[in-house]
Order: sequence, then C-alpha cells, then structure tokens
Amino acid sequence: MLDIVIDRKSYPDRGGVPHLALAGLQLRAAPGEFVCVVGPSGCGKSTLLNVVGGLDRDVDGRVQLAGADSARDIGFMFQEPRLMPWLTVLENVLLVTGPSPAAKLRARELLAAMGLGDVLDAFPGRLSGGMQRRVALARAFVIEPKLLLMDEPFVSLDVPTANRLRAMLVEQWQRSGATVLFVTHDLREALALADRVCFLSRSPGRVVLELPVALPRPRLPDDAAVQALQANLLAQHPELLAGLTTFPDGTTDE
Ligand SMILES: Nc1ncnc2c1ncn2[C@@H]1O[C@H](COP(=O)(O)OP(=O)(O)OP(=O)(O)O)[C@@H](O)[C@H]1O
Repeated sequence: MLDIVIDRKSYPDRGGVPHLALAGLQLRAAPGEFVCVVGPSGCGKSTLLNVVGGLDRDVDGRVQLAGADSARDIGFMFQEPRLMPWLTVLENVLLVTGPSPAAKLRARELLAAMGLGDVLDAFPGRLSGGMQRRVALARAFVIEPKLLLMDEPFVSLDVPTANRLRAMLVEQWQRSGATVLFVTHDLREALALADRVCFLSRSPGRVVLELPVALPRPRLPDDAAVQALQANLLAQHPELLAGLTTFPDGTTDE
C-alpha cells in the first residue's frame, strides 16, 4: 500500500512569501494499482511525484510504501527521456542496475520486448524520440520497481507513437505488478491508462475527486468508451475542464 499525506508543501519565494504548492493532500494506492493524477498546469503534480520519490524532503507530511526497502524500489520516468548521450542503449538501461549477468539478461529481454533488440549498441542521438522514450521505459522497469513514478512521459509525441508506448507501459506494468503513479494533464490519456483517476485542485493542489475506471483493457484515448466516460465526467463536473487537455485535437481551454 502506498499512503501519501501531505499537510503542506511550500517553496520559498523571492518576495519573502512562501508559495504553497500542495496542502491537505491525501492519496492512497493499492499494491499493483495504476493511479493517474490529473490537474491543470501548476497545481503541483510534479511536486507531488518529487515528494513521493524522495527527491524533495522539505515537506510537512509523510509517504509510506509498504514492503519497500529503499529508494531502489522506486522507478522514475520523466517528460524528457534523460538518457546519457555517451552511453549505448544497453548501457543506459544498466546504469540503474549495475552490470551483473542477471541485470544484463533482464535489460536485453526488456529492450527486445520494446522492439529495441537491434539497437542495443546504438547511442541515443541516433534514435527517434519515440525510441528514446522506450529506452527510458525499459530503464524504469529494469529494477523491478515496487512503485513507478511517471511525469507526463509521453507528452509531445505523435499519436501513434504515444499509443504504442502506452500499450508497452500497460503490458510491462501488468507483468511487473508495480504500483504506478502517472501524472498527466491529458484527461483521455488518464482514462485510457488508469484503474483510478485522482483529480487535483488548482494550486495549492489536493485531491478533489477520485474516479475508478472499470473499462476493459486494452484501451486507447480515442476509444468511444473512453470518450463517453470523459463526456459523462465533464457533464457532471464541468469545473474539471479548466486547464485539462480534453479535446481530440489536443487543444485546451487555456
Ligand atoms: N523549485 C521551485 N521553486 C519555487 N516554486 C516552484 C518550484 N517548483 C515548482 N514551483 C511552483 O509550485 C507550483 C507547482 O509546480 P509543479 O511543477 O509541481 O506543477 P505541475 O502541476 O507539475 O505543473 P505542469 O503541469 O505545468 O508541469 C507552481 O506554481 C510552480 O511555479
């Protein structure tokens, strides 16, 4: 069980007044649950992931991940793939495990499952943006994380590439049994991926609505069932529209 309680998370401000980014936020996730966190720009989504991942400890609150021994049980994937340009694809993945034979075997299997078996020795600069994200996805799963934190990892990809990556993510997540906390401002992406969607309020962020998503998988953001769920949700909670990407052409109301 992942149990997050953030009473207050503020940043120092140049004018001397602290900026309150998160306040009164409570969020729980069951083992193996896929939770998407949705909210408008600036509501504190990245801040939340940084706190949960232990990258930011300057916070009033607590994060408990039952059964986790250390930060090594937590995998990350960010908006940028963050690959080391001087390391090969395989070396980038092994960076987080060390070069043991077992790790090498697992890295090769993961990269092959992601269609990268032919480019193990290539450098990231030779790969497309979508391929680089696949390397980052393999690197996130290679440690066999108990918790995977994902910060808009498929943003600014074309639709087929993003959908392929989402399918790979779901496949690896189902195999791994990891709990996933996935941040996005794209509501249809959240509805396509999640077991449960948590909506954050505008700054300071806290969870204002939780929605279980019972649609069968595989799902795509353009599926009629996903679009119908989105339309239904927005009809009931029009305030959620503000600041989210909700339209098929990717526009927002901002
Ligand atoms: N290091 C920092 N110092 C000061 N303020 C910060 C810092 N990082 C974030 N903030 C502020 O805290 C608030 C939350 O930021 P955060 O990046 O967590 O939001 P977000 O929901 O992830 O936004 P986006 O969707 O645009 O990525 C914003 O108002 C931001 O300006």
